Parts: sequence; C-alpha cells; structure tokens
Amino acid sequence: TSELPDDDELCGRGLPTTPFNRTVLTTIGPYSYDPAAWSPWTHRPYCLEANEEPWCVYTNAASPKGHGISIITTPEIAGTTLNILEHPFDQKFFAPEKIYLPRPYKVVDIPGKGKGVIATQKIEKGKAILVDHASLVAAVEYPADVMREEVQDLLETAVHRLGEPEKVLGLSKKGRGDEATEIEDLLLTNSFTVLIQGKEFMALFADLSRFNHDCKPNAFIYFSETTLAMTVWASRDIEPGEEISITYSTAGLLSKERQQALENIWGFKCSCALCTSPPEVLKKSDDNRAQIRSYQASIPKLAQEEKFEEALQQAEHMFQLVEEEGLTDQMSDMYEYPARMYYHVGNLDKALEYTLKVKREIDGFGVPGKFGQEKLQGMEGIIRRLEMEIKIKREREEQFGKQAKLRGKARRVVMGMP
Ligand SMILES: C[S@@+](CC[C@H](N)C(=O)[O-])C[C@H]1O[C@@H](n2cnc3c(N)ncnc32)[C@H](O)[C@@H]1O
Repeated sequence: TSELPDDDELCGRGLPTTPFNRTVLTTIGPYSYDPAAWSPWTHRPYCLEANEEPWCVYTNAASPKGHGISIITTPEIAGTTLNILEHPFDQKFFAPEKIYLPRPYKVVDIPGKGKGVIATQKIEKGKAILVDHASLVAAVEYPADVMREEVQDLLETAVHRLGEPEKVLGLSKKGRGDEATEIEDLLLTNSFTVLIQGKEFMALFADLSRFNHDCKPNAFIYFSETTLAMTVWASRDIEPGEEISITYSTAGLLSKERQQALENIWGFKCSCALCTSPPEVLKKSDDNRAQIRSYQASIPKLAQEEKFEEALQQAEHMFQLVEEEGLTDQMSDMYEYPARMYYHVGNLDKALEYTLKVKREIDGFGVPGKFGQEKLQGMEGIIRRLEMEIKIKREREEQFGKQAKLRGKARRVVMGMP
C-alpha cells in the first residue's frame, strides 16, 4: 500500500517514517543501515517507538522455504528469545522417514467449510503430514500507547515484506467489513496462538491454514519454538479420500463449551461430524469427556495419597476414553503418572510402556528445546534402567523356574517316581 516504506527504505537507504509520524529508529544494532548487521533479517527492522521500548517488524524474506517470515516484537525479544531463529533456516531438522514427501494430501472445496484438506494416499498413524514454517508471527499484546492503526501498519509491513505475500493474502477471510482490516481478518480467521518462551504470539502458517477443525480429529498439530514451525501429525491411520482435520479448541471441553469457544475465538459455527450428530451420540461423547476431565483431577490426587492401584485403574480407563474420543495426543502430559505408579507397584513392563510414550512425546515431534533435551536425556536414562531391571527380573524368574524344576525332579527321585 502507499503507506508502506518504498523500496529504497526497504533496502535500508532511506529514513522511513510511519504514517503516524513516529520516526523509525535508526540507532545501531538491530536498526543499523548495514545489511550485514541485520542478519538473519533481509530487511532493516521497521520499528515504531513506544513509551518503554520500540516495536519492530523483523523479516527474512526468503527463508524458510522461500515464502519468508516476518516477526513483530520488541528488539529485546528479537535479540534474545528469537536468537533461536538460526533454526528455521536449517532444513536438516527432520528425519525423512518421519515425514511424507511429497505431501500426502490435496486442498479441495468442502461443503459448509470453505476449503479443506483430503488425504491422497493412506497415511500412517504417527507420521508427519506437513511441516509448515510460520509466515507471520505477531505479538498478541502491545503497550497501551501503541495505537491500533500503528499495529495495523506493522502488520501491513510484515506481510508485504514477505518473499511471497500472496501466499498469506490468498488465505480465507470471513469478511468482517469495517470491523477489521484485510490482514486483521486474515489473522482472526487463520492464526494460531503459540507460546514462544512463555509469551503469546499469533502465528500464521500458509499451508496449515487449510486444515479444518474437527472435534474428533484424525491429526494434531505441534509447534516447535526452536524452528517456529508447526507440524501436523497423524493421530490415527487415515484412508485416502478422508478429510484430514485438527482441533482448534482445547482438550476436554464439552460440546456446548467447544461451540462457544470456536464462535468466540475463531468466529465460526462448527459443522464437524460430532457437532452435527444425533443428540444421543453427542451426549455419550460429552459423558466420556466429562469423565476424562474428572480423572485428570483425581489421578494426581490419588497418586499423591499413594493409592496407586485405584489411580492406575482410573488411568487405564481414562486413556481408553481418550482414544475413543480421538484426544490421545492432547493428553500426553498425563503419561508420566502411570509410568511412575506402575514402577511403584512393581509392574516394570507397564512402567516401561508409559515411559516410552513420554519419551515419544518429547522427541517425536520436532526438535526439542534445551529443556526438552534435558528431559529427553533423563527419560533415556530411566528407560535404560527399566530395561536393565526387567532383564534382571526375567533372568531371576528363569533361574527360579529352573531351580523349581530341579527341585521337583529331586523330589520325584526321592519318592521313587520316574
Ligand atoms: C483456518 S481456516 C481453515 C481453512 C478454510 N476452510 C479455508 O477455506 O481456507 C478456518 C475457517 O475454516 C472454516 N472451518 C474450519 N473448520 C470448520 C468446521 N468444523 N465447521 C465449519 N467451518 C469450519 C471456518 O470458516 C473457519 O473460519
């Protein structure tokens, strides 16, 4: 738009001002005119001054994978937290055997939902369907002295600086009229809230944005803070021709709560198979989800009171219901409870089974961060120990079995039997 800095300014030669007459910062550091100092950004950061600190657009127009990435945040966050941005430009972070290439789906029209994604081949549970790097990452909250028009200006700049802005501009919009600008509408219709080092951001992913919501999805998404990529994982086997769906709402909500959350946060009325099913089906699902919710509260409590048998019975039933409701991967933080409790009651095989699930959660999905790496090493240690204890236990049982056989034989000899 005419409000955007012109090409000279984008290359760092001019002195751009925002349409609101705040001078874009020109100090050294992230604002330097020397392109070498902007790395890994391809444009000089475009900033507006706010009371406490400036807010800037940081863009790498070419990476990752050509479509580019723009991030709206403060220089402090860009300079510290987002140092991790070396990673998005690294293409080696994914094991090829874990991900489908080329993509195993196509984008088609889905009645009542606009566009959506259909599997073009059988997709196996546990494999990655798509790894999509964010195109736009924008802070959710701004200081009180930053005007809405100024945020709109940052957003415009962020999108138009991308290598392929049309990939983002072509996404679906609700048509919110005067309520929102085109880019605000795009964000409201398509962005996912992600956490980067504990801070909330809105993130827009050009390809992920075609996946529709389902209350009983067959896939789930995982965001990696270190690569700023969202991965879509198959949570069960998916047949060719099936729509691939994810969930936009939080786990464990009942049907009315889900409908409300989707309307309030995403602005649409859900027409997925579960939401449009007969009342008795919906009620059964709600009962299951209410039971899961109650188990989520009671299992940690029972574990604390060392009522392991009861807690384990509940945990087994909970994971059965979770599977039935298609929520398996939203409950992964609960695996640690049965892992520990089975160890306490001496069931090492089950303890190992659940510990392996915890490990899969940490390292299966993208590159774990520093905390993830430490936890992963801890888990690997526990797994080695459990495997060793199981081996020793098996050997003892075998030894015991042999001795019992010998004793039996000796007794028969004493008694004069053949
Ligand atoms: C992130 S986009 C998904 C892709 C979108 N259908 C498209 O055409 O590009 C979110 C929008 O898709 C539609 N949508 C997604 N899931 C839906 C569902 N379960 N029921 C009805 N509409 C849905 C809504 O219009 C929503 O605002």
